[in-house]
Parts: sequence; C-alpha cells; structure tokens
Amino acid sequence: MEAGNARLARIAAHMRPVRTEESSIRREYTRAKGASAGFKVALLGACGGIGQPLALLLKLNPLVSTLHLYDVVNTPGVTADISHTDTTAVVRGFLGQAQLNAALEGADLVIIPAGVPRKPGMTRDDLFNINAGIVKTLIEGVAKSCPKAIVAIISNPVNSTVPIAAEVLKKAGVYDPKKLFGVTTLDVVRANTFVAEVIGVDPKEVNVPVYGGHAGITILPILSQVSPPFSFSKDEVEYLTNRIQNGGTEVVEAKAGAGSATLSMAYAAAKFAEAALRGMRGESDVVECAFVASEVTELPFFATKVRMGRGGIEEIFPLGPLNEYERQGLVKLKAELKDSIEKGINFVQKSTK
Ligand SMILES: NC(=O)C1=CN([C@@H]2O[C@H](COP(=O)(O)OP(=O)(O)OC[C@H]3O[C@@H](n4cnc5c(N)ncnc54)[C@H](O)[C@@H]3O)[C@@H](O)[C@H]2O)C=CC1
Ligand SMILES: O=C([O-])CC(=O)C(=O)O
Repeated sequence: MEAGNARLARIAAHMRPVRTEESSIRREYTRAKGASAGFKVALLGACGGIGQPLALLLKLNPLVSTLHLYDVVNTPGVTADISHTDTTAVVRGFLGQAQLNAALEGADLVIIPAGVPRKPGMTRDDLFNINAGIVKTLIEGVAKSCPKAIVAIISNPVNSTVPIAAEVLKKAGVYDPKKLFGVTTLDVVRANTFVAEVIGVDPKEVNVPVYGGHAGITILPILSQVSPPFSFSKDEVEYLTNRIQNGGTEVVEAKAGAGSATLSMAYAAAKFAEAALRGMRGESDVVECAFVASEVTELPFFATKVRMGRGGIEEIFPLGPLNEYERQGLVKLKAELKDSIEKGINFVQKSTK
C-alpha cells in the first residue's frame, strides 16, 4: 500500500501542467499510475480553434496514453482544464519555442493545426506567407526530437505545407514518406454528410472517397465510387461537387471574420488520429483518404485512399475507375495542385540557399 506522503508527492508531480525546468521535463516521461498503455501524441497549435476541441477529443481516446499540448500562448490554462477530465491519458502543456523539443520528444504521432485561419475573401494560399514559416519551424523540431513519429498536418494551405514538411525532413536526413500526411479527412466528412442528405440515409453508412488536394477544385469527390453505390443525376453531381469543394468557404463566410472550420475539423482530425493509432497498433483494415507522397499520378503528392499500419502508410490505392466528369476534374486540378506543391518545395529550398 502506498504511503500517504508518497501518494501526494506522486500526484503533485503530475499537477504542474507546464514544464519549465529540465528535471520536471524528464519526470514527464514517466506515465501516471493508472495511465493506459497507449501512444504519445503531441498536438502543436493546441490552444486554437481546432486545437482545443481536438485536444479534448484526443484526451477521450483510450489509444492515447500521453498527450502533449504545445502552443505559443495559453497552454497552462488549456492543459489544466483538459487534465481534469476523468479519462486515463496524461496531459502536459508546453509553452513557446523553448519548450518545443520537450513537447515532441518521444512522440509517436504529431498533429499540427498551428497557424492562421482564413477570413472571408481569402484563399487558403493567402495563408502561405505566415503558415509556411510556422510549419517549417515545427517540422524542424520534429526532425530533431521525434524523427520517427507519424506527422499529420492540418495547417493550410495543406497542398503546400505538406511538401514544405517533406523538404525540411529531407534536409535533416530523416524523411520517411510513409509517415507524412496532409489531413484531408474533413473533405470526406463533408462529402459523407452532404451525400447522405441527398440519398436520405444515415451519414455513418456513407463513404465518399475524395482525391487530389485540399483547396477549391483540387478537392475532387469521387461520387461514382460512393458506398453504398448510388446513381446521382447530373444536377446532383454538380451540386454535391461544388458544395464539397467549397465547404471550407461556406464556413468561413458563415463565421464572417471569426475564422474557419474548427469543430468539424477537430472531429475530422480526431477521426484521422484514431485511424493512425489503430494502424500503429497493428490493425490491418484501416483505410483513409489523405494527402501523401504518391506515385498514383505524375504529381509528387496526391490524396487518395491509403491503408495505414504500424509504420504509417502500408499501401496507396490506385484511383480506380473514374467517370468522364471526374476525369475532367482530375485534369483541371493537376495544374493548380502542381503549382502549390512546387511553391512549398521552393520555399524550403530557397530559404536554405
Ligand atoms: N486541413 C483542413 O482540413 C483544415 C485546416 N485548417 C487550418 O488549420 C489552421 C488552424 O486553424 P484554427 O485552429 O482555426 O486557427 P486558430 O488561429 O484558432 O489557432 C491556431 C493556433 O496556432 C497557434 N500558433 C500560431 N503560431 C504557432 C507556432 N509557431 N507554434 C505553435 N502554435 C502556433 C496559435 O497560437 C493558435 O492557438 C489554419 O491554418 C486553418 O486554415 C482549418 C480547417 C480545416
Ligand atoms: O476553408 C478553410 O480555410 C479551412 C479549411 O481548410 C476547411 O474548412 O476545409
């Protein structure tokens, strides 16, 4: 039986939500008694509109044993708050650049929603100037502190931030294309929702693959491959494709200057994280769409269905049969996606010359 004083000392050791000293950072890696045997997840940008609800959803996931919350503001409060939920994951907060490496050390999965969101009238590419530098710095931390982690990038423009991350990891000599993902799950979540409305079924029953990238016309829903199979009219295809491609803008406009999708994105990212963790645990049937390094088209990155396993991507599925409308969409999206990918690659290559 643990003595009273020892018990209180143990609890006190886990009460300081933000680590400021080396010794306390070290203590962090010992799991709290009662914590589940699961994975260590680091969330970068944890106090933002996406970060906070996503942190909560990750804290509820039994596959997560340790949750590190990193941001440049507000981590003490968010960490204290979330740490009171009665689930087993241990939560620790890290504040500011000086604590980035400690936040990342030993992470199995790193999820990145850090960066600025859109306001009405902006494209995702308009975020490039600010978010490219943020993602570059955070991935430099990953390269140094947890080079074997699976990395999931949410920060926009995803079509450029994923190539930025790849270049940074390459430069550090630790790039594993199987472990880098751009999170496009929200496009699938929206597609499932809107298609379910049209078909008149529970969205849980619906699965729409969404290919390409994550901006405007680069988002290509493959309605001909919907499960359960359904034959849409031409008008339904037009309506659904436009709504899915512009789902982000629909939210940006409705929020009228207060940001972009946060709650649905947190839900989508939690779904993606669950898939990644189930794959890492060795489950063999985990398939999600994601924007990854790919040879499915002539572009170096492309979103299609991928099977996730212990080491990240285990299989990238081919496009499968497309109808004429989808083939035309694919041709149109490639030019824009190619430019966005090159912009990301050039950003890192120029900044290191
Ligand atoms: N992939 C997708 O489907 C989606 C992507 N997004 C993108 O996610 C990003 C975040 O969106 P929100 O959470 O709504 O924004 P937000 O502004 O509410 O939160 C961003 C957080 O990042 C933090 N941050 C800024 N610089 C940082 C740095 N250097 N290191 C660590 N943290 C830093 C901020 O302090 C803030 O807490 C945006 O770029 C947005 O466009 C949003 C919705 C969907
Ligand atoms: O539209 C935005 O700026 C945020 C985003 O990526 C989305 O909601 O799909």
